[in-house]
Amino acid sequence: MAICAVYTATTPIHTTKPNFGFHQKHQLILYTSKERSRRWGRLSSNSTSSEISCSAETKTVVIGLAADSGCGKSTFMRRLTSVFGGAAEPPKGGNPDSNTLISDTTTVICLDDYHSLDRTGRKEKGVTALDPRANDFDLMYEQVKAIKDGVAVEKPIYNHVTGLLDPPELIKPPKILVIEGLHPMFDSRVRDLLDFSIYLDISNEVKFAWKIQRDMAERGHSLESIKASIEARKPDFDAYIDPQKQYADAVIEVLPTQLIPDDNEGKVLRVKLVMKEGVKYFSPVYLFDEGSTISWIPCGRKLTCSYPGIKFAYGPDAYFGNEVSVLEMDGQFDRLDELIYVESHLSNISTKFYGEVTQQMLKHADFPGSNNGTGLFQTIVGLKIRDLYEQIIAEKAAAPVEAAKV
Ligand SMILES: Nc1ncnc2c1ncn2[C@@H]1O[C@H](COP(=O)(O)OP(=O)(O)OP(=O)(O)O)[C@@H](O)[C@H]1O
Ligand SMILES: O=C(CO)[C@H](O)[C@H](O)COP(=O)(O)O
Repeated sequence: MAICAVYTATTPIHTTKPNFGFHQKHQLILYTSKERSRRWGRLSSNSTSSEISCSAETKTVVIGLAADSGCGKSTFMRRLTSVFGGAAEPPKGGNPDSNTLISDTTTVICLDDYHSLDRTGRKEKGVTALDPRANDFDLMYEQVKAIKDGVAVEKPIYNHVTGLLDPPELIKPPKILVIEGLHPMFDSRVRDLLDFSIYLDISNEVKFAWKIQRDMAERGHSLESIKASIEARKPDFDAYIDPQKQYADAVIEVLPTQLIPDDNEGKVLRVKLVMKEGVKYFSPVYLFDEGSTISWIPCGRKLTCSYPGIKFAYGPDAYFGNEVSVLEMDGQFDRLDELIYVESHLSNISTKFYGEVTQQMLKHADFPGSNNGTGLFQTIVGLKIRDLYEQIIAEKAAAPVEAAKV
C-alpha cells in the first residue's frame, strides 16, 4: 500500500468580505484563479496536514450529476446512496455548513464549493454563480483528478448560509465520488474524468412549480422574487448549464403531463429517461422487447390508476446526434406496492433480486417524486450506477489474474 500525500490549503480564505468568528483568524486575501489553485490545490509532499494512506489499486469511480439549483439533485443523491446502503452524512466534526455527504461507499461533493467568487464578489462583478467566471475549474479538475488517483484533497467550502468561502475540508478518496452541481460536464478535463454522467433536465414549467413550492413554503420567499430569480438566471442557464446535457450518459427529462389537456397545475408529470447507447459498463433499460417501439397503458387489473392514468413508452431515438434508448412514464402511481407489476416488465434494471426497485421506492415513499417517473427513474439510475461500479471493480480485480496468465 502506497502512502499518498494530501492536497493542502495554506491560506483557506478567499473572499471579498471580512469573516466572523471561526474565520476571523484568517487573512483576507484575494487570489487569481491560478494563484489560488497554486496555494490551495497543489499536491504537497511536505504537507503540514495529516497524510493519508491510500491504495493505488483501488481507484475511485467518479460520477457526475448536473442540474440547476432546486431541480432534485439532493433527492436523487439520497436515493443513490440508499442503493449502496448506509446513511449519507456530513463530515463528522467538520463545518456544520459543509455541502459534502459521506456514506460507507460514496462521497458526494457539491461543485458550489468551487465558486471562486463569493456572494458579494459575484454581486460586485455582476455575474451569477452559473457563469464560468465565478468558478475555479482548474482547482476542480486538479482535485477531482487527485481523488480519482487515490489522493486526499483539502477542498474549499462554499457556505450557502453566509455566502462566503469557508476554510477547506479534507476529502479522502471514496469508492465512489459523486460530483453534483451546476458544472460537472462543463470543463472538458473534468468531463473526461467521469465514469458516468447524468443530467436532470427539468422543464421551465416544472422547475417553476418546484421552486415556488420549496422557496415559498420553506424559505419564505415571495412569488415575485422567485420569478425574478428564475428570470435572472435564465440566460446563464441556457448558455452554460443546459448545453451539458449533450454529454450526459443518462438524462432524466421532466415535462408537464400530456394526459391532461392544457394542464397548468404541474402536479402530474411526464418523465423521460434518455439512455446513451454504447457506454461502457452501461446497458440501457428496456420495456418488453429491446429495440422495439412500445406504448403501454398498464392500468387495469394489476395496477390501480385514478385519473388521468399512467402511460409508458419505450423506443430508440437520437439525442444530440447520439443513438439513445428512451423510456417514458406519464402519470402517477396510486399504490406504490403495485409498482412491482411495472418492474416485472422492465429488463436490464440491474437489480440484485426480484422487486428491488419497488422495495427502494417503498422505502423512500416520502421523498418528492416517489409516485411518478422522477422517483422511478432516479432509483433505476442508482441501480445502474451500482452495477457500473461493480463491473469496474470486477474488471480491476481480474486484471492482475489475466496479466499473470499471459
Ligand atoms: N421529483 C420531484 N417531484 C416533485 N418535487 C420535487 C422533486 N424533486 C425535487 N422536488 C422539489 O424541488 C425541491 C428541491 O429539491 P432538491 O433539494 O432535491 O433539489 P436540489 O437540486 O438539490 O436543490 P439545491 O441545489 O437548490 O439545493 C424539493 O424541496 C421539492 O420541493
Ligand atoms: O445555483 C446555485 C447552486 O446551488 C446557487 O445559487 C449558488 O451556489 C449560489 O449560492 P447562494 O445563492 O447561496 O449564494
